[in-house]
Amino acid sequence: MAIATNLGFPRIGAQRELKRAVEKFWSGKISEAELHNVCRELRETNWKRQQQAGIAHIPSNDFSLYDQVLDTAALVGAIPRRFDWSGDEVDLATYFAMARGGKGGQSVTASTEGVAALEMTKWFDTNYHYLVPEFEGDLQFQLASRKPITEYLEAKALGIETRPVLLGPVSFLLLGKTWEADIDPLSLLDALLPVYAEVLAELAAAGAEWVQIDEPCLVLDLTEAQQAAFQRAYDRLSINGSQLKVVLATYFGDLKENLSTAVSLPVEALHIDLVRAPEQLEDVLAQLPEELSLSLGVVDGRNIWKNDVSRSISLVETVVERLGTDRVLIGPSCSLLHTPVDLSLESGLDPEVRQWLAYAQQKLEEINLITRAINGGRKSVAAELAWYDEKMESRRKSERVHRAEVKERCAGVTEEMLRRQSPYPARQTIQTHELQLPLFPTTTIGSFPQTDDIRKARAAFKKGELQEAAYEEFLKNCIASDIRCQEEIGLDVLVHGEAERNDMVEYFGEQLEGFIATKHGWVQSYGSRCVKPPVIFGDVLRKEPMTVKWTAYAQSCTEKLMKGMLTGPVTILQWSFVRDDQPRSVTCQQIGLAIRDEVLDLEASGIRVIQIDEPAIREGLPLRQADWDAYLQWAVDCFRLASAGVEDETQIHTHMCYSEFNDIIEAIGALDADVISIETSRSNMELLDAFVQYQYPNEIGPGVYDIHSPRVPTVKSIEYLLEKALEVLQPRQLWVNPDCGLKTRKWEEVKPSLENMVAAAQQLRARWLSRV
Ligand SMILES: Nc1nc2c(c(=O)[nH]1)N[C@@H](CNc1ccc(C(=O)N[C@@H](CCC(=O)N[C@@H](CCC(=O)N[C@@H](CCC(=O)O)C(=O)O)C(=O)O)C(=O)O)cc1)CN2
Ligand code: MET
Ligand SMILES: [Zn+2]
Repeated sequence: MAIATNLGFPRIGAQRELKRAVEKFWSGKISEAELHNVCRELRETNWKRQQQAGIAHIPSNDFSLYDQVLDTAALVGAIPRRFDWSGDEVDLATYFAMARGGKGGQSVTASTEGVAALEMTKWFDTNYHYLVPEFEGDLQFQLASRKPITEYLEAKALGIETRPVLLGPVSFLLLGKTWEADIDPLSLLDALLPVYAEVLAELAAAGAEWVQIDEPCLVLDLTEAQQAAFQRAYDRLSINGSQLKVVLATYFGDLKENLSTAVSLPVEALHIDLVRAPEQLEDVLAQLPEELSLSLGVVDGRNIWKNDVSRSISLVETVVERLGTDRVLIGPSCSLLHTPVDLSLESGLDPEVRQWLAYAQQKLEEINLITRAINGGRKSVAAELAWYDEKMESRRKSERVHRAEVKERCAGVTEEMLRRQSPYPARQTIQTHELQLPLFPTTTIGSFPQTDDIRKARAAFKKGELQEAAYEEFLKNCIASDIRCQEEIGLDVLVHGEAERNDMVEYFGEQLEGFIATKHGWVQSYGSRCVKPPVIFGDVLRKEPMTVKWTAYAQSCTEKLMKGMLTGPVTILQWSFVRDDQPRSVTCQQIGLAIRDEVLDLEASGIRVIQIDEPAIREGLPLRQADWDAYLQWAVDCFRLASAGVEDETQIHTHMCYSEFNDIIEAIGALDADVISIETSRSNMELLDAFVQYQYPNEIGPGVYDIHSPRVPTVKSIEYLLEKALEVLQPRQLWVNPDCGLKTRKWEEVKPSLENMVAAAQQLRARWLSRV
């Protein structure tokens, strides 16, 4: 019999119960015991959902209070010295301090009180962020948390047999960083393995039959030494032998040249992602040893589309013909962490689009259906199959999905449309003259604090409790007051503050045709923070201007330059649920055209500086380097399509944050934005090196203070960073701005910080004016 499996369920809860509970705990409103109760209830609900949906291999230890990589660091005692850990079981205060900095579980933020949090970075090519484990020189791994065992037993006590999930030892090390850049984290493998062996032994003793060990790094480009580390790790672990059966889970891509390593590991089953990389199936089947079972990831764990169940069944049938049913497991491509919880909550959604969607709960039902079809024959599920087939057909044929006018316009995109009228040096001369900006112009990245008042007003408006006119009046007041504040501070290029936006991507998704916004489509972004990606279901069309009203109003409030604020096509694509029936590049080009129209409308309304944010351009990089060039080519073209339609006089800005720029610096140059603002303050301007080596010719605003911290930067610290930047940049190249938008900060922090920033720019001007 084929086995219905799941690799992980979203932990935030259908109503974001986890977010609410954790934030209440941080602010001291509930106790640790109350927090644990909420978590226990969430786990129970999730396990029961899966049991009722007929999943045989139900994951446990997929729950996390903050992040599963942090949980793994806690599990093996990888706790940096600065957290002053006692060496016993990791307590909640230490755990949250590692996540958020400071000491203790109360409301502390990175680098405010005492110690800095672990660094946070993107989980592969997703919009989920994990905490980067730190391996210090004298680190002694030890079992420091019993979470996998406790949660396994917790489920067992409810009468539910689960398959505990662990992040594998090799991926764990590869995702972390060592105390010195040239120390290979894999040199710690031998010290780490005994702790894993201990966990496995304890799970076996507790009665677990299966465990799932995730090794997503097996889909990356690996060196021979890294491949060998997998061999060593799993040989060692099985020597420490227990009766446990291990399913080794890979996801997010193709095993390619790591396949021979993966199939040679002494495990019971191998999980492969057949949504992202269906083409690997033949090779896997050809190399699969007889003793290995295969877990087929056929239901998309990264997206919200209903599965083409008939097609999935056909695919599984071809595998069953070769392996028989007993060696087959059926599941999602990866953990369902990246999908929202339950579509049945979405009562208000457009019914045509809604019938094409599946959230995590519905995906469980799909896995169950495919498994029943395999075990009992298609006939046994004929009615259900017909229902799915009908939905597939409706999506394929829908006129809302396929729009001739959009396809025609895309076909008409020319090389010329991707090019500004004049090359940058000529534009710079014109813009200097037109815009009359001072040396070292000051600006901000776009958003000002999203206060409780703003969130409440928007919630009331969406619920229908606040009339549209009143809501607009409220937003105009926010804009006017943000502008007064910026004038008082003395900034040179102002912004309207983005008060009308819930999120920089969702906001555009709400307005473009071909997108729908959901009410309950929340997914975890990091810790307690969630995002609600809009769904791109069809060809994208801008029906009317999206931001012009607000920006023009903002410009009417001031004599100073007002910077229009847009999100770029690649970032909109990257942070949405994207249609899976055409290449991402095609969808991105359609968005590029929509943003191009918006840019031109802003320009026509008198806006002379326009910023097009692309923070997600690097995260979109394919996991395999061989695929980078193709991606960068279309990504850059889409940005240029969006931005290049303007006159030379109009200054185009872009913005990127939390990125390493070194390996994509040429592509950044190719964007040909007149000005780019980047996050650099935490790296002490080191990120600028890439720009210098590449001799980046356009203007740059390297962030001069960290917006993730509530700390107010001193004038001196900002001057120091700017002088540092001037060691490598031409004075005329340098802009002065924070690292990123200010929406997560409070006004009490923002105002003095920006005042200091402006003061630093003035000091600098006084020193440098005579020299340029
Ligand atoms: N899409 C996206 N991805 C991104 C980023 C980003 O900005 N956007 N930045 C990076 C990640 N950083 C992030 C930073 C902050 C948040 C964040 O603060 N999220 C908010 C939700 C933001 C939002 O959409 N807010 C909505 C809805 C807010 C809400 O929860 N409203 C209440 C009701 C309002 C009230 O009465 O207070 C509710 O629904 O219950 C709004 O403002 O309208 C949260 O988790 O709380 C998320 C990601 C990378 N990926
Ligand atoms: C994650 S990048 C954010 C850019 C946006 N304009 C803001 O200021 O919030
Ligand atoms: Zn940013």
